[in-house]
Amino acid sequence: MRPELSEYTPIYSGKVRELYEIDGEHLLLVASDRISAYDYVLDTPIPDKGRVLTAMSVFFFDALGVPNHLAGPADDPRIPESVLGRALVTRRLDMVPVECVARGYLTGSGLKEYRANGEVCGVPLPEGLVDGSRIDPPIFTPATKAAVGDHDENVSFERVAEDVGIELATRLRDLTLDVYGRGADIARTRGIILADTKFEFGLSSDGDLLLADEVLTPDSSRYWDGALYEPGTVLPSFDKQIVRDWLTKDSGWSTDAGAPPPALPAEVVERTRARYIEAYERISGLSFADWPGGAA
Ligand SMILES: CCOC(=O)Cn1cc(-c2ncnc(N)c2C#N)cn1
Repeated sequence: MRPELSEYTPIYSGKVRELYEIDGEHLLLVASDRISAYDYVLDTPIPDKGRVLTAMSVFFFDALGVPNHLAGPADDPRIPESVLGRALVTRRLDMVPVECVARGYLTGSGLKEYRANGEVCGVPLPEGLVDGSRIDPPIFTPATKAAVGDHDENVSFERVAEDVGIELATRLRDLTLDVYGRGADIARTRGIILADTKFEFGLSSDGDLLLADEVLTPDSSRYWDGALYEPGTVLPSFDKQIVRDWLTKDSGWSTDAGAPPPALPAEVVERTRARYIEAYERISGLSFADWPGGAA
């Protein structure tokens, strides 16, 4: 008999995920079906998004073999039925307050910084780069975690070293670049570009540095369709472009409307759900039908 979610104490709620305390040593990390676009959490959920992204994290935790915070399998008996498949039991860690970002392609806030001063987080880049240019080798571009609703602030490696010490900062950078590189290689062989990603790490009571949070999901990374890649062309998001295009081209809403986006039509919801499942099945080589939980 599985416990009810109400038996656990909620300790953190993000835009699309929640964290609960199971006991002194263990947490329950829950991914919702909520989707955000243009800094809004949309009213319409994407069925199974939470389960697909949870399955992606588990795939990468297993494939990358990096010491991490997982404390049980996807069907761990401590996981309530209501969130089975979109929740994971994790070890409670002392989280390192750094958003550990790796970039293998120049876009987003990195591109904005580059255009202003030719570097990202203090890392100089070659001249002449454009939106979507490859950054090879990938760079570590950390950020400080913003309050819910704000954007993280990009900071230099030196600032991270001031905050957490040079030894831990160096370990964070090396681990971030190593894990991103290997994850991006796995995805690339399946035709999907992981342009950039954000990791979070925590320290166990034994002082081990463990990979935590979600890993290489479309919510923590930019996923692009490798078949469409050309430097200099703005690449659509593999998972969110269907929603973005409907909102900005078909719904009558606009980002400067000053009002929240409208509800999504069923066809957009279903196509988006299918894109998440496609990304998971292509990258993992596994069938999402085999993943726990879902419609009874
Ligand atoms: C709602 C999802 O959580 C976050 O967004 C960031 N966050 C992670 C923790 C955390 N804290 C202790 N131990 C852990 N294993 C974790 C993890 N993961 C807290 N906030």
